[in-house]
Amino acid sequence: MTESTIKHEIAEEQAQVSMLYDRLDVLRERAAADLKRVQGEERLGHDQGDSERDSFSTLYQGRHAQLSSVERGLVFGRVDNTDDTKFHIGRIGLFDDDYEPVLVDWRAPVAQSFYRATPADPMGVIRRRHIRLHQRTVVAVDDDLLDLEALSDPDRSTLTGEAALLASLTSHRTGRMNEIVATIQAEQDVIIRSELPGVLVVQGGPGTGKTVVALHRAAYLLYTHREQLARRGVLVVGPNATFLRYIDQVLPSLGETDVVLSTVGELFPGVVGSAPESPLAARVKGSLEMVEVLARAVRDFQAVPAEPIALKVDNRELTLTPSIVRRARKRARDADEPHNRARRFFVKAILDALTDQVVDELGREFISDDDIADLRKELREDPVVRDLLRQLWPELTPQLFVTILLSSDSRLAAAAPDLSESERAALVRANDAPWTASDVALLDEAAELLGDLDSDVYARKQGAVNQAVGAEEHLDYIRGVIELESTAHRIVLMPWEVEQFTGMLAQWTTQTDAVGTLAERAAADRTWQFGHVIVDEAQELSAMDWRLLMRRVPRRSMTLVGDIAQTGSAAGTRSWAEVLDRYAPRRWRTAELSVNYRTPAEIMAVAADVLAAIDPSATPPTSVRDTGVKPWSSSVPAASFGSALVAAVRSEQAEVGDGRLAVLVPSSRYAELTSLLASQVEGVAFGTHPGVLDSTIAVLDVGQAKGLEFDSVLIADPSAIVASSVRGLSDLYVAVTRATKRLGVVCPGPIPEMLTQTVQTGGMTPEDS
Ligand SMILES: Nc1ncnc2c1ncn2[C@@H]1O[C@H](COP(=O)(O)OP(=O)(O)OP(=O)(O)O)[C@@H](O)[C@H]1O
Repeated sequence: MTESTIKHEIAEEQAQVSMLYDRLDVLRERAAADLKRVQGEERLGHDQGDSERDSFSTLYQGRHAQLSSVERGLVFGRVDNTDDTKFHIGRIGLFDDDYEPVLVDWRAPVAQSFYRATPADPMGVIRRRHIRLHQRTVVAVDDDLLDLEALSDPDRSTLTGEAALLASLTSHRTGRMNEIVATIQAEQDVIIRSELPGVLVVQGGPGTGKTVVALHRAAYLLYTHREQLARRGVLVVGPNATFLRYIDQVLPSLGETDVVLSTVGELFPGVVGSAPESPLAARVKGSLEMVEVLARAVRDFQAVPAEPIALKVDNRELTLTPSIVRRARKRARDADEPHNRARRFFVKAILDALTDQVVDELGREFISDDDIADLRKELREDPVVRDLLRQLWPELTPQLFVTILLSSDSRLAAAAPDLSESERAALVRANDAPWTASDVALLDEAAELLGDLDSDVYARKQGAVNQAVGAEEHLDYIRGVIELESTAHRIVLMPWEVEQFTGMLAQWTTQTDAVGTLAERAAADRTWQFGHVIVDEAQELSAMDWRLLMRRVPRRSMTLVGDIAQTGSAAGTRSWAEVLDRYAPRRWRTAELSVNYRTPAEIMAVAADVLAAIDPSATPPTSVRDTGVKPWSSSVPAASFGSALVAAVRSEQAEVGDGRLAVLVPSSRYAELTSLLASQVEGVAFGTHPGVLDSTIAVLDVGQAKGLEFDSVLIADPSAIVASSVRGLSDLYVAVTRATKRLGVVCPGPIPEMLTQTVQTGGMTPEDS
């Protein structure tokens, strides 16, 4: 393309882009004015008027926020079709005042050809144009020619290649994941737009875009199935808090906010399970054997005394024999309800037996039914009886139950006879120990076995009464809104607002006592059932984690993304079929991503050797680019390892300039190496520190680096990384594949065999060589 043609094309696109931004400004001003107007209206002091005002305020606020979130890169492409039609594609859809579309939303069905058309199957597209903007100015246009025959001669000279994708891949990392709407690739688009029902497993090697595709899928599903999903929400589960911070801008930048982001350790309301624990404890707690262990432990709380218990109630001598208690326990267990809910049958049977004793003592013929009822009440309220009932069949919260179980050798021995001594020993801990991620699935299982406390049931009943009253008020409210609509004085809805408005009305009618956003309500409710669940790094979930997660999505509408070769957790998943044949038989499908967009070919060659050591039959993904920069490694005597590492960090920092550097260290040497680097190098942040993504140098163990990426990665002591965990080779594979540009390895002693494709620099860093 000649320079003058480029100028001409850019000028043409600029005119279109400016028109679209002008339109955006107009709509934004309108939304702001509408918002101001409703907020300025006086509160009417009655429910109907005020809730109407509030819901319009929410509508305009949402609209304004959405219009503001799309400022960056509003429009990014153009499609020219063989039938002479063309359209621009952007982050949202825009219409002119005559409701003619001027910009097509990337999620709309018609936009599919922008992502999927290929020269082999052009889908009626002649040319796909990528438009690159700096703020509101067009800086480049890159064209893909898809149907050469259909393109008229003068247009041929205006074509360019895949510069948009490469420009995006080679830019400096910012510490946060970016959306990729402008450059979604065909194999990714098929996954993003896959149908909603059933379980979709996306298997793909490192850097193939699993995370970013999963997030775009969430945005696509919310756009396409808004009615269905807006009410129940979408849950995205990620491996750790740092990772959630890394991705948390992607969905808002796509205009979506009704998504709950959570680690597995946060899936039980009120608990944050993030304390470290041994791989053995994680493996034991994560195995399905715990289902039986917990069930047995609950039954062990339903006690029968060895000897008769003498009670003195109101100066009367009563006796609770083991057989009375055993019968009461059988009665309660036969009710087949969770422990706390079954307790009332136990209590009733014991009170019946004690009442009978008193009645027999007084002489049955002298006592009326009313007297018997009073007697029962007295017994029920007597502190001695209450205390005894508490001991024999205590009310238990999941937290209390798990705490008692894990801090008691004897309870564990009774409940888990099939575990070995060392496995049981790995579980025991102090009763004030902080929660770990694998405790959370135990708490959830316990909640199922225990059921609600009486106080929870009472609160729920109360809530239902309030809701019924509210529902009536809201029916009135909707009638009012519809009346207002028909007089058309105050409410003007644009076509694209209708769906949002309908969804909102539905929410108002069903959640009359709603407090907080959907995300807040869903996160606070253990029994919340999500419309769709996305799990990233899904290979890390244990069998018990899967059990918990499946309770949150009974419809089994899920997207699971992961890579079995990267499984680091001792309790992690080894096979998708093993998990899904159990929970979603015949309702799951797989898709594969095969191209690595992160790691250049030079680094991927090293990773391929590590992968071969894990699984000789596995195929590594193909890198989409090379950089000409070879990964390097240096072997130094153990005594000078610290100083060599510090020197390497400094030299890599100089190489990446404004970019991000990660130093990945073995978890067994984490404390030692973090304190060394903190004292010797400026600007480092560590592990779980919230600022770690914003620092220029992050020092992490491999678990903490899961899912993240950096311009340069320095691996410290790879042999210790391999030795630190049962899945040590997988950890090394994860470590090697975090880099977008440069990889260096510093070894105390010889360089491990599978890293010999690196350029060995002796005791020196590349700077010295
Ligand atoms: N179509 C695309 N256009 C631009 N960038 C892309 C595209 N697909 C993926 N990327 C980029 O490639 C990098 C890797 O993507 P992502 O983190 O989603 O991969 P992943 O498969 O989850 O990796 P891992 O399993 O190693 O954590 C990210 O920087 C992402 O933005």
